[in-house]
Amino acid sequence: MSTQAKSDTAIEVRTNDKGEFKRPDSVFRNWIEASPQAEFPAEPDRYHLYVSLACPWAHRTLIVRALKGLDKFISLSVVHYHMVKEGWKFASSEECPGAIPDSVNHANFIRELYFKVKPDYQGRYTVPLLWDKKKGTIVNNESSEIIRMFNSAFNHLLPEDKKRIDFYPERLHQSIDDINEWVYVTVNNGVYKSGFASSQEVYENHCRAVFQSLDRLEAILAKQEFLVGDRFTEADIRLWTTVIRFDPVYHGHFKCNIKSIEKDYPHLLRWARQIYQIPGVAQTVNMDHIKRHYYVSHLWINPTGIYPLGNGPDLAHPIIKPGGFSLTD
Ligand SMILES: N[C@@H](CCC(=O)N[C@@H](CS)C(=O)NCC(=O)O)C(=O)O
Repeated sequence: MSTQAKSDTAIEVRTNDKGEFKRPDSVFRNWIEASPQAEFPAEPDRYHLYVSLACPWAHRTLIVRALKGLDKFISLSVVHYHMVKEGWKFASSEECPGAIPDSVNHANFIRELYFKVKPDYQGRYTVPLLWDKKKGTIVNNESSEIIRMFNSAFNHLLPEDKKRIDFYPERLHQSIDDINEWVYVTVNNGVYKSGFASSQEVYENHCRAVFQSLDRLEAILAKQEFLVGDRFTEADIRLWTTVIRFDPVYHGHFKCNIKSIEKDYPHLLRWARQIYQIPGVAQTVNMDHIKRHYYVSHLWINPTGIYPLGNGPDLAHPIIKPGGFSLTD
């Protein structure tokens, strides 16, 4: 694998005339439902998930797929970590360890899937992407919705222990939605708004907001085990994929360097380790794809394409769990 990216493969990110990065809304918003009469009914071996192991949004879907035991029902493709000017590309595992080629559509690039479904598609060619093999179309390309479907739509196909895992329990909807909202704006997307800013003032404003929210999250986790009390929920999953990328990538590459998770946020660190150590989660983490993707693909930020050696905190470090915790009530 080449460590030195070629500048002619650089993709450019668009900022507006104020130097601000605006993330476009996802376009495909259909739902898989339990009912056999639904337009997209939950059936075994019908759906295929396209992800990048580098991408924090796609990573959410991989975690829920793993913890709900949906890997048996929903097949997977993993793109090359390097996003080139045509967008995400597929690769063999020899070319890029960890990659899984497109066994469904045999595409070379993710964008081919978008054009197959919508020949006049004008948006970004993003992952995650959930594909219906029966209808030959895209179900959904919005991670926050894909994890909601994975959380409940397939329950009738699952064994009792997996069926009972609920990352979005009804009684906690409001608390989860409230946290998700500010965490998305200031942390999940906040690191991108800092890192992609092309004006000093825009960068500083977003970067400060990132740390205000991390301080707020640290205070929450100083008092309780998870973001919503002692229950591990969707809110934790959504934040976690950003937190584990923070020290190795966002701290340097996106210049979010006022503090680090490892040195300055002991409660976030404890929480991050606890989630990493849930059986099935560690296997969804590929730090090589994560580091290389950002540092090698965003050459307008890092023109040499050199990526750093450090992987951030050791997430496998044993934590003291007074009595442990369960994924279910
Ligand atoms: N709102 C989307 C965002 C997905 C997204 O932006 N994915 C990035 C990778 S981290 C991507 O595929 N970008 C490709 C591009 O913008 O060209 C979600 O949560 O699923």
